[in-house]
Amino acid sequence: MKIAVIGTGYVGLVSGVCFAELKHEVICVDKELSKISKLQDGEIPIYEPGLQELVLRNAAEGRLSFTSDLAAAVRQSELVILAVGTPSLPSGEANLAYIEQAAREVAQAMDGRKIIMTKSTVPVGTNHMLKQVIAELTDQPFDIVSVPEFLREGTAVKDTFNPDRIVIGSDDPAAVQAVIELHRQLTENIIVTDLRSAEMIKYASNAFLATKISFINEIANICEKVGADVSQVAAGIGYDHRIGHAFLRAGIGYGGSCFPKDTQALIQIAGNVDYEFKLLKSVVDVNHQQRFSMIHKLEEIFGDLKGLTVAIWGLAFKPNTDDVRDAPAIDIIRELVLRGAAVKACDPIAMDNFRKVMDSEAITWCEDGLEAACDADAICLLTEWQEYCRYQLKHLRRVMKHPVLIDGRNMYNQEQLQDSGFIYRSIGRPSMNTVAAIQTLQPLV
Ligand SMILES: NC(=O)c1ccc[n+]([C@@H]2O[C@H](COP(=O)([O-])OP(=O)(O)OC[C@H]3O[C@@H](n4cnc5c(N)ncnc54)[C@H](O)[C@@H]3O)[C@@H](O)[C@H]2O)c1
Ligand SMILES: O=c1ccn([C@@H]2O[C@H](COP(=O)(O)OP(=O)(O)O[C@H]3O[C@H](CO)[C@@H](O)[C@H](O)[C@H]3O)[C@@H](O)[C@H]2O)c(=O)[nH]1
Repeated sequence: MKIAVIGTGYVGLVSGVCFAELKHEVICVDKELSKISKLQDGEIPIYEPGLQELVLRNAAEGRLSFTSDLAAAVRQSELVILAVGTPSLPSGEANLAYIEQAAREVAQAMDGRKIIMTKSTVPVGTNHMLKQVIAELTDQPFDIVSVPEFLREGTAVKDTFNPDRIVIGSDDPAAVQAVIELHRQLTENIIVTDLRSAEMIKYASNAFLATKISFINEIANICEKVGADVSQVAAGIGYDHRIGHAFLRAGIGYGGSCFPKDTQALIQIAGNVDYEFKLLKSVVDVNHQQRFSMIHKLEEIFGDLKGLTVAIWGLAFKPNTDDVRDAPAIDIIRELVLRGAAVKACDPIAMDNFRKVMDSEAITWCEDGLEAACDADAICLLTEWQEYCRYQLKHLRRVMKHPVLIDGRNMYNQEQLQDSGFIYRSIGRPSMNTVAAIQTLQPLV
């Protein structure tokens, strides 16, 4: 099949590569010329393990190409995938300007029957709205199919080639059949629904996963007060197959380009039909507060944070990505700077992106965790990059002003802490938290 993919973000690029790998002829389109020229030179504008190799191979074998000419790409394709961004508006609602504009451009370019497949995450009713927008601009026949995307950043290639399920929402049986054929090699678990249900499945999935995270974070906060250990609790409840182990890692809450925006959007979708989604509102609120638990833990040790130097380990919203969209690090660093602390920040790959979002004289950018820790009063571990777990605390202690580690991702274990002399706090694991007030710290050797 000949396929045009509009938008070369995570979703567009990875699904384009996937269909090329399945021997279809794919042309990826973006309006950002710099992205297209990078891709034409074999450079990948995002960090995603395994992606570059696949792009290079499929491009070399002639099944994958890149262009900024949307009209030409649409004309030569039978299927057009919409994978442009749907970011949040200040109200929390999804901004549909990009997808509407892309749909208009597709309509104006159409020269024959097309299947238009929406992969962007869009509020319920959007595909019906796009249908009207397109129908007003062209007499050519077309079908709209909603195929929401469930990939995770950092494991996007693996997720795309091994999906748990494919959801296909459409009112048109012929288009459904064509899209089933397209995905058949990936999984047999294909669920066909109407358009609105497919749109809702995507939001409900993300909202449910976000709820699991806020739930376990609240359990963690209670564990700290009652002396239980949240990692043992998560393991214990996870063995119940109705609950499962996934998404029960307590920490500083969820971030990224999806959960924060999609939970807000679902609250708005409900609000627009006069339904107050109380549970999801609490999930969002708990998640916001959880980020600041790092600040409270520092305050419990130091009191006032003014004049402290805090090393920040990790800026990306999770490991194996350079994406910093709505990363907890943004709120935490802003709060530290506001309270008069100096920050020494590092991340293996996300530092350049982070500097575009936030720069300040109070932040020193460091090569690695060791450089950030030098002369710092405390380390805050915000992203669970494996390399942050490999430091010998005994050695680290010697370069720091005070040996304090606030582990926002529960990476360190008892063995690593043994005899380290560190004041250690984690999330919901009181038995691991070695507690001391700063006045009791001994001068370092
Ligand atoms: N990032 C993820 O992990 C993920 C996973 C599942 C679903 N989604 C959803 O998929 C959608 C895309 O997200 P993303 O993170 O892949 O995208 P992104 O925001 O990183 O990139 C979107 C791209 O679309 C391009 N674009 C916008 N309008 C265009 C137009 N008219 N013509 C050509 N190109 C245009 C932009 O220049 C940009 O490069 C969103 O709705 C998102 O919620 C994202
Ligand atoms: O037990 C957990 C699991 C995750 N997180 C955090 O949750 C956020 C999201 O993580 P993850 O879901 O792995 O990353 P995303 O790439 O944002 O993927 C989510 O959002 C995508 C966009 O909609 C969906 O396609 C995916 O299915 C969905 O998992 C990150 O900040 C994680 O640190 C936790 O705090 N605890």
